[in-house]
Amino acid sequence: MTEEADHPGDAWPANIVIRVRGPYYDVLTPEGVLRCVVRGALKKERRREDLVVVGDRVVVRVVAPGEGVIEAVAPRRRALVRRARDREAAQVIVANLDQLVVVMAAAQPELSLGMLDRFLVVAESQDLPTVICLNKIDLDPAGRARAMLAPYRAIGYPVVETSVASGAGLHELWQTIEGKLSALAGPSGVGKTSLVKAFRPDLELRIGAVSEATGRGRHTTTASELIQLDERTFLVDTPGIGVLHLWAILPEELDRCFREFRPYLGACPYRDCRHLDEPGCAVRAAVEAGVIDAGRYERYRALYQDLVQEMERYGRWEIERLWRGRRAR
Ligand SMILES: Nc1nc2c(ncn2[C@@H]2O[C@H](COP(=O)(O)OP(=O)(O)OP(=O)(O)O)[C@@H](O)[C@H]2O)c(=O)[nH]1
Ligand SMILES: [Zn+2]
Repeated sequence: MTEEADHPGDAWPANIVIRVRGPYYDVLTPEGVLRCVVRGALKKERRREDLVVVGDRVVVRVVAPGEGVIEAVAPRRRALVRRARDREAAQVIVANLDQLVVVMAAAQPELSLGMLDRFLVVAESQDLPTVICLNKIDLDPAGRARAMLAPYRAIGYPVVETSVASGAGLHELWQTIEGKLSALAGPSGVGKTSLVKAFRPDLELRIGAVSEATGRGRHTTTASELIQLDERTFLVDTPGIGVLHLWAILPEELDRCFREFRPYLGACPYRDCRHLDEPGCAVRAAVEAGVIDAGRYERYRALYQDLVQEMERYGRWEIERLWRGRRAR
């Protein structure tokens, strides 16, 4: 996430880009949806990929019934940004995202904390507030999965337990997302589509719809559509958000992405401590003292090795170049 500007508050345009289809942008305005193109001069100011994305707040001029021109794009309060390694530069996936909702199932499929941690790492790397939704609790009467999430609650991740089957927790989940633009992520089969349908039974759902907006190679999928739940509440599907190599996270950035490590990061004797086998490591001491969850720490180690392998495969220079590209924007 990048904070490009403070929330403009009342000055924030009400019009929001809800769909991107080739050169056309569907903009939700108080008067309805307008199919818009982008003013020519704007195209010169921005890179094509980042010109306008879903979630952008825009100023439009109506040119014909149902048709408009996007005249200006409000500064992005936050943007989910991908710096995929096979791309020229970082890419904005969705603008003005408020939070990530990671959906995991209590069973069918089995709760995988390794998978959950990958989603959380991506979210933390972008400073994106995150809520964990544990769905299908009807399949877990003994509360085994719920207990597995105790360490996550302890480090401040809100956990909402839901069952689309019984209706349990749906009201609480609604309160978490109401009035916000949330990205919905999670492994296949956990019930993401079912949750959306629970809130909007009338919707013809095409969650997972993505566009090859830039048409350049693999992994070019930006979000193409917001799902509108009510006037102020939107969801967006962000495909591949749990796939770490799409985000070009450096191994030495990983410790910050485990939020419970942060209080200890300055306290290791080695300034570049990776918290693996270095003597006197403050993070490991906290694990041994039972303050940091041992399972989370083990998964940190495994993910660290994954990132090192990634870096060897792609080369550090390449990743750093992506960073520079991003700063240059
Ligand atoms: N028992 C139970 N089954 C559920 C619940 N929520 C969803 N399901 C079922 O789980 C299966 C998968 O649900 P989907 O909503 O398609 O899951 P998804 O996360 O959208 O999956 P992808 O589209 O592959 O990403 C379906 O058969 C649902 O009926 C629940 O709370 N309890
Ligand atoms: Zn350390």
